[in-house]
Order: sequence, then structure tokens, then C-alpha cells
Amino acid sequence: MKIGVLALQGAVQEHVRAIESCGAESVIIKRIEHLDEIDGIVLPGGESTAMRKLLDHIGLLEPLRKKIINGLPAFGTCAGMILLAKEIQGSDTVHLGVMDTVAERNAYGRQVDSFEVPLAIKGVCDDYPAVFIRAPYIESVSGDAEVISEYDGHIVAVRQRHMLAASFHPELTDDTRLMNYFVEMVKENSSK
Ligand SMILES: NC(=O)CC[C@H](N)C(=O)O
Repeated sequence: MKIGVLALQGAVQEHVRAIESCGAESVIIKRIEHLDEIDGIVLPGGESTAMRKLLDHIGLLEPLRKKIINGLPAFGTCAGMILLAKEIQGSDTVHLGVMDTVAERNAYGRQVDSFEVPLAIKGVCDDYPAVFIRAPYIESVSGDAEVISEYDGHIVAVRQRHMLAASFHPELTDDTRLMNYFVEMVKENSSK
């Protein structure tokens, strides 16, 4: 199993470590050609506007969108969740726009407002240590997007077929249960 990590900006190495501790191979994604080598992709946290500029700069936005639409499993965390959303509250910009989610950026305040809470995530566990950093949440979902976790009355994790999105940073703790869940999604998809 080869899982790519979009490596334009943000938390890349931490995801590499998390993927490898789940027994999968990781591939750093910086160019279009790299997309052909992988069975799944992680879109890390960081700054979604900066990532978007870099995606445009290297011409990766459309090829990546096509790959995901054609079935490449994708896991977006924090800024990555914003990249996947079909709508961003208060903005005309859409990045990949592949998930039926409406994202609210910086919903939990500024950088200082980072916190960790135990979360129940459907299909994963009841006590996942979720680290939020200037996190977005999902305002609403539609179509076959399924809410798999909520915190304080807001949606913080969603699964839609081969796509997964979380407001928080699973790479920042040693708990690999959520990454493992994604690795299983990738395996299921490859055995189809
Ligand atoms: N930790 C994060 O990834 C923060 C996301 C960031 N606030 C954004 O809008 O892109």
C-alpha cells in the first residue's frame, strides 16, 4: 500500500511517520507524476490559502481533483479538509471541491486557540485524542457524506465514500487509530 502525502506546505513528516507506523509505505507528493505511484493520499494541515497557491503554481490542482473524483482515496486534515470541501463559508473560492461539505475556516479562533479533546469517531473509537489548531469545522454535509464525529455541536469528521476529512491533527499524537482507519479504506478500495 503506497500512501502519498501532499508535501507543498504544512505537517508533512508527521504524516509520513503516522502512515509508516500503520504498516503502509509513504510517498512525498510534490509533482504531478508522483500521483501515479499511489493508492491513497493525505492532504495535511497547514494553511489552505498557501497550499492553494502552491497547487496552482505547480499545476497540481486539476490532476489531483480528477484522481480523487476517479476514486483515489483521500484524507484531508484541518487545512486538507478545507481543500476537499465543495464550499467555504464566506468565500467564493473552492479548492478541490470534491466532498459534499461546507467548511467554516478558523472556526475555533486563532492560533492560540489550540486544544485537545477526547472524541468519539464512528467506526474508529470512543476516545480519540483530537488536537485542534486554528481548526475549521464542517457547517453542513449533503449527498452521501456521513458525519462520523461531532464536538461541541459542530461536525469535525466526515466520511464520503473513499474520502475522509477531519478538523483536527491525527499526526500530532502517537495514536494511529484514525490513520489506520484510512489505511483500511485504501486497502478496501484497492481490492475492488
Ligand atoms: N491547522 C490548520 O491546518 C489550520 C487551517 C487554517 N486555519 C486554514 O484555513 O487553512
